Amino acid sequence: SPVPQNGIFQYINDHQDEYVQRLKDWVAVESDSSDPEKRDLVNHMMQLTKDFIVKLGGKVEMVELGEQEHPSGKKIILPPVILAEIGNDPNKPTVCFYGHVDVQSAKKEDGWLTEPYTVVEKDGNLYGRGTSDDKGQILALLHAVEAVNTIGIPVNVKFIIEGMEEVGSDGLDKLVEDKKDTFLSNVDYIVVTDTPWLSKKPGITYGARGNCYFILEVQGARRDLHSGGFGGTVYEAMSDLIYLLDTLVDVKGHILIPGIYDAVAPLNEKEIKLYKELEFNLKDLEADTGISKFLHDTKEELLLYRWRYPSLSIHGIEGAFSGTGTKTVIPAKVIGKFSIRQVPNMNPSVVEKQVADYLQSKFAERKSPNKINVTMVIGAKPWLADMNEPQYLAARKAVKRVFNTDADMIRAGGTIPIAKNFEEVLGKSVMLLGIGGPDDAAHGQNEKISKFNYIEGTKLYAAFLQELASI
Ligand SMILES: NCC(=O)N[C@@H](Cc1c[nH]cn1)C(=O)O
Ligand SMILES: [Zn+2]
Ligand SMILES: [Zn+2]
Repeated sequence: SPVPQNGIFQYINDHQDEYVQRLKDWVAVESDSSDPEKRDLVNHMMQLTKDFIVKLGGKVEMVELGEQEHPSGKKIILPPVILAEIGNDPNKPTVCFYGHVDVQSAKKEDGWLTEPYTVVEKDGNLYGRGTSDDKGQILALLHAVEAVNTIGIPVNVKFIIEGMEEVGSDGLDKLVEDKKDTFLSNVDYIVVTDTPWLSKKPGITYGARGNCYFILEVQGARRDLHSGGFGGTVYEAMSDLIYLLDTLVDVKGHILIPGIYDAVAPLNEKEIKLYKELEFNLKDLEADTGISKFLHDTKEELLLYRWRYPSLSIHGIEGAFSGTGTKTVIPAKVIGKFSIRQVPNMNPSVVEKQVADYLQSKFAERKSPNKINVTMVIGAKPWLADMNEPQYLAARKAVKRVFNTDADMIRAGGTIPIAKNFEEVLGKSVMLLGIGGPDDAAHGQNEKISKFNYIEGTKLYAAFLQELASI
């Protein structure tokens, strides 16, 4: 039913149960984009999202992107991307929101306390895969649009919602390029709804690191071997791989690949001053993660290394024996996975060559007869914006209105693969306005969003739409 402008927050409060139920329905769909076997579920998730936007009165197009070459070599159809709009008044500004409804993988046996795809409400939190990254944030936005629309939408709203973000947004860069003179031609602002805050205080994000993801294959024998029969007589693929992975980064997190820091933008005093003013406590991070000592001792240093220096992480080894028990095998082929988060002004194609050259030279030094193959499967660019653009002002006003505090202006250590493309192709201001909490455990076990963030975050998006109309 129609409500007056100052009643929108009340409208949101009154619909909380419905919002939680919808999050339960969405989380129940195991839309893991990394697994080709789950592709139908990602497609189903796209359909659910479309249906809801249609219910809100939106005009929706599902754009097919063609095929994806999966790192396994398999060819699979990419999920469609949703392009949608609500409102089309040439006298109003147009904001385009971007987010995703695919998720990272999750299994109960990874160490979840509850079933990952069943939302469980406990102690003011909603637990489940995707509650924070990013289904909960997308739903908060859609519910905000629904609430605001009860008195008329104050700005034109567009949406780009995809199902491949967690694996590098395959095909989306081409879509943005293709649509720049049509669907995206009248967009004034781009807002990404997919980030956590730095603390309990709301944060507005003006930068994100890029990511170059590598697959390093080592092929030894034609088949797995008995370690009794062959141990001591063969060059083992697993030993080669562990040796190579160990040449990448030292114990202090310093990347050992020559030239990797060459392009990193120099640090200036202003930046450190900005970081000093942020609300962030190492003790909270220790309590949340169970880590007793970080690589850096002060808040400023930790943020510098999270946001504006590159980092290298080793993620896993495919093909290695990893089950329970004591299998005595020499794996024939193993695949190491690692990625380098990049910062301005690093360039993925330069990083790709630096990594490949370095690994080939280290392997040559080792004189193993095994074969290696290095492939970069994701090359997402870093992004950094001007936080004084008008939409940032609207977001600050919205934060003040909803939370009665000033927003922290923050950067993200993670990656929004498409963020830099939006800026480069459209030449428009990009902002990340997320509502995740600092301890939501995105990508990890027991991911959650607090009910406070979910509901007050809905109000934040509603207030932002109104503030944007008046700047
Ligand atoms: N919520 C943003 C996010 O988690 N993005 C992923 C994107 C990515 C980068 N490389 C592979 N996927 C992230 O890990 O930062
Ligand atoms: Zn995300
Ligand atoms: Zn994610």
